[in-house]
Amino acid sequence: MESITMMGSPKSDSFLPNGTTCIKENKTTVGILGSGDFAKSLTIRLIRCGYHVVVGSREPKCAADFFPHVVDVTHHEDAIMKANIIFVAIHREHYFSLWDLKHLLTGKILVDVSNNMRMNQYPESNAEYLASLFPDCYVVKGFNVVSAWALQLGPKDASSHVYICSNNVQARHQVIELARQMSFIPIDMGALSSSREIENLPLRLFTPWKGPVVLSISLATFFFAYSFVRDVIHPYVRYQQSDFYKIPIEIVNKTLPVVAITLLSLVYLAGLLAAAYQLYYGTKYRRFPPWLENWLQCRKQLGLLSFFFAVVHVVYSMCLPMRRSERYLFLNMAYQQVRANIENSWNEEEVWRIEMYISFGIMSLGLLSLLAVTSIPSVNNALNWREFSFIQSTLGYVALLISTFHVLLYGWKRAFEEEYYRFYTPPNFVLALFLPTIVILGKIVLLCPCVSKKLRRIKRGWEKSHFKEKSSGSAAHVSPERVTVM
Ligand SMILES: NC(=O)C1=CN([C@@H]2O[C@H](COP(=O)(O)OP(=O)(O)OC[C@H]3O[C@@H](n4cnc5c(N)ncnc54)[C@H](OP(=O)(O)O)[C@@H]3O)[C@@H](O)[C@H]2O)C=CC1
Ligand SMILES: [Fe+3]
Repeated sequence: MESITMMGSPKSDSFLPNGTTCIKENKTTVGILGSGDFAKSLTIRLIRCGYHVVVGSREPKCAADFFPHVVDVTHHEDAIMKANIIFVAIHREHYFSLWDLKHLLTGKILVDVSNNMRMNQYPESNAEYLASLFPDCYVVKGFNVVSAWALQLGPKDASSHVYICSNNVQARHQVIELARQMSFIPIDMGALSSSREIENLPLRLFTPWKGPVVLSISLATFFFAYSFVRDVIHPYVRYQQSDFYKIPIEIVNKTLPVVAITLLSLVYLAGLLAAAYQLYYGTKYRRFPPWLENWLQCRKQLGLLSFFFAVVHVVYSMCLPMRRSERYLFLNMAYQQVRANIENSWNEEEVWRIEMYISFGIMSLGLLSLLAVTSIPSVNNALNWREFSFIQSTLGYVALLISTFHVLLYGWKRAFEEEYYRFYTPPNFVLALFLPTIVILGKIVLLCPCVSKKLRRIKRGWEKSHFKEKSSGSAAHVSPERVTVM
């Protein structure tokens, strides 16, 4: 690890506090048990923020070479006695080695920074295990989401969140304050029972993205296979026409917009179903079924994936004229025109259709970009609820509508008149229109005065059934986002 090489040099003044912003007058002593990568990086961060650090090691003489000279590197016993807040920077498997120091640790704040190799590796979290070993200490979980490398970089790079929890409120607040002094953004996670969740955080691998990514890949595979069979295999079998050259660009570029518009429709379909559910039960205080709840929660990811497919589709489309096949087809067409003695092949209807088609495509990409930008947390935070809902909901529907027209104009006539009847199977673009049409019709129904009035009353929570549900004890709080974004 790079942090080791940086730390591996002998004592040097470069480790001395270099910031002027967080230097403290009265130096508080913070203890660290262990002298590994994390301990070294943590030490640098602490001394830069004006703390005095005492490191407890099994071999202090050897360990001292790797720490700045202002750091007191000593035995575990000595380090524990000198500090009140002690970071346990050793792996869980070695916690037991501190057992003999139990009497010295009484009343101290032990900060558990450990991580595991796998999610839910042990029956109890590391912090809970530490607390069970030392019941007379105040165990606080925290800082495990920060890597040793990030600790060394300091706050210049980007302030990171640290999640902190403990059963002792005072101890928790002291560590939260310490995190703040170190230029982290502390998040109070309450009691120590949250430690399992905090320990699982660094082990997550794009968890909220899994479902949407799997769905996108499945949709892309399906539409690609469908187009391939319809546009390449079928003509080959039927007319011995070799269109295999279409695979890398044309077939891919037919797949991309269909996936993009289907994903965008799915974003809004979830909101429509949620509204239908609330209308049906006449209340917003009833939990959505788990599948709908999960679907609602991954709308952001679905929207961003839709944006991704749309952008790639635009790049592919812009590169279409570069192809050699396009040039040959163009020359052949020109030659046939000459042979047919057609001087002017201008087709007013065709020209208008393509102009509108491209214009709608650009507009929908613009709107999708706006939706994507406003989903960035810092931009999102700068908007109030109404502004956010206007962009994500109203403009989102406009984007869906314009994209639907874009797809419709593409396939208009050509697909219906030629391809559809030629192969007796709907081309990709007809399948692409299925979900957006349902969503747009659903939205129109919701905009009907009688339906929207009822929905507004439900959203305000003043429907009669709300009281019925509450008194029967089955009420469940529904976050406003779920009912508003549609
Ligand atoms: N490295 C990182 O980026 C991060 C690490 N963490 C957590 O920080 C903790 C330390 O990690 P890291 O510094 O990388 O690990 P290292 O292996 O680099 O260091 C662990 C330290 O524990 C001590 N130790 C080793 N064996 C024993 C033993 N048998 N008994 C007692 N002490 C022992 C050693 O210190 P000595 O020889 O001085 O006693 C050693 O330096 C872990 O719990 C890890 O999950 C959390 C977030 C990020
Ligand atoms: Fe397109």
